[in-house]
Amino acid sequence: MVPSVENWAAFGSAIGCFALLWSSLPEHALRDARDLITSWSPVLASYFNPYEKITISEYSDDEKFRKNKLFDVVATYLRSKCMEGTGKLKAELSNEDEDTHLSLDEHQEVVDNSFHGYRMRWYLGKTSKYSNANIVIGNDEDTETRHYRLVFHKRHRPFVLNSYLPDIIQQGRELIAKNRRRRLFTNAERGNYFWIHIPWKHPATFDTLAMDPGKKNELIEDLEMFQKGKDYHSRVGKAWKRGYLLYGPPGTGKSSLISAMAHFLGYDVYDLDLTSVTSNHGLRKLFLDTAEKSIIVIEDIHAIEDELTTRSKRKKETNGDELQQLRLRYEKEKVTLSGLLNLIDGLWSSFGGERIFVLTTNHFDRLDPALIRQGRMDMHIEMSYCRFDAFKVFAKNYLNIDGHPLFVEIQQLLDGTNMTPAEVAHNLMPRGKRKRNDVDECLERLVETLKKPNLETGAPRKSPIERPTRQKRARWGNMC
Ligand SMILES: Nc1ncnc2c1ncn2[C@@H]1O[C@H](COP(=O)(O)OP(=O)(O)OP(=O)(O)O)[C@@H](O)[C@H]1O
Repeated sequence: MVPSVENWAAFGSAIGCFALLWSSLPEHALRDARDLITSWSPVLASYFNPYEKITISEYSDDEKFRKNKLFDVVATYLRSKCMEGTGKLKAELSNEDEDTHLSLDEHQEVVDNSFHGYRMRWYLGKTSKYSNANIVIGNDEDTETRHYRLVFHKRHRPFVLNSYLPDIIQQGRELIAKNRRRRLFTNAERGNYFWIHIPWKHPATFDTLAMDPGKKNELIEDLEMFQKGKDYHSRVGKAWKRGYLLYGPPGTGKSSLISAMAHFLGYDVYDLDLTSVTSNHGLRKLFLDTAEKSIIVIEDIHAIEDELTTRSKRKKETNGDELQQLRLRYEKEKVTLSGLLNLIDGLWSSFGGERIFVLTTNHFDRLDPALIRQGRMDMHIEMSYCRFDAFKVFAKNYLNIDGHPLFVEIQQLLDGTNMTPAEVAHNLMPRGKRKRNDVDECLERLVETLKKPNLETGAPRKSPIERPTRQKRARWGNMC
């Protein structure tokens, strides 16, 4: 219905009367009327507007320089889920993994439909970082900050607060952990002990690892159980940690396995150089400084153990004179095997959750029983010479083949020979520029090498795999 001229005239005169009345009000009445309207306006607005908003700013409100972690979590979630159908995207090269990342461009909206048909509208906006500040230093770019705004219908409020937000935060966090570039830490000392790190670039994963398939699957399942075991560990009152002892000759893939574990779990690796730590106190500090979701590695534990045992023997041999007392005091400060074990398994082992210890050795038989007693290292993993199953992984990865007429001969040779995976890998690498017949050439070279005596020892490749003897197994219990 079109309003008539009379209606418009009546409406105009009503407005005129209201304006006249308003201007004739005394100052205090004007103020009261203004306050009344201001206090009622949100109520009126919310009555007529069925939507609610949640804003997630890029920077914390209290500390303008501290990034709000939730902003990145939401950005990561949205990047993974709902970029389809969005008109304007932004591309950038990530510092973390140097991959191109697409994200929502400013002032763009995206709808997340992935939760049982609920329509969750996200908008990326920009505001001034110093909107409340009096003095602004720097150019405009520096002073602007972004925010995500979630818009949803009022009736979906319980769903958003109780299900949607917690769920997307968890998904976003998991994605960040998965995509995060792993770091390799090593300990250093300058008056005090601390960790320094570089990006973890070891490329070995479980796919590239040549290892008995049964053992590999068992380990993967064990790692999966560990990762999901937070509730289990707190229920049974155990520190959330796990210990693996990797043993086997050099070049059988112990370091490669650690890399595969780190990639699989998404953990950082702390490579502890125990020889440069001179006190139990320092060792404790280093352990306490490691982050959750990490693998703490102590390589060649047999050598370190020899050193620690010698130190403690020296300690016992000292007699009472003053010089000896001084030495004793000094020695007391030093790292001891029991100090180390206490951190792995004793009172101090609960210094933080979700940590994995990996000890490696080329000489299982030289380890102190205290170090490998039942329950201390949860799994003992033998990294052995290359057998046919492991060779097939190399053939696939290095030569991209699943079969070849030489496979039968190679299987026989590998079964009767002790060649390390490192040597097999070395032989399967194409040499020179020639590309044709690389496969034949590599396999023939491998066969030739397998028939030759061991390069290092000169002995025919027949020696038995280094295994603990039966007596030693009995001494260590049925751990292996
Ligand atoms: N099981 C394996 N699977 C895949 N590659 C392997 C394996 N074992 C060895 N290699 C190859 O040999 C190289 C050396 O192996 P790695 O350093 O993992 O052995 P290691 O047992 O840790 O040796 P060390 O005891 O001397 O430290 C690796 O870079 C990899 O190319």
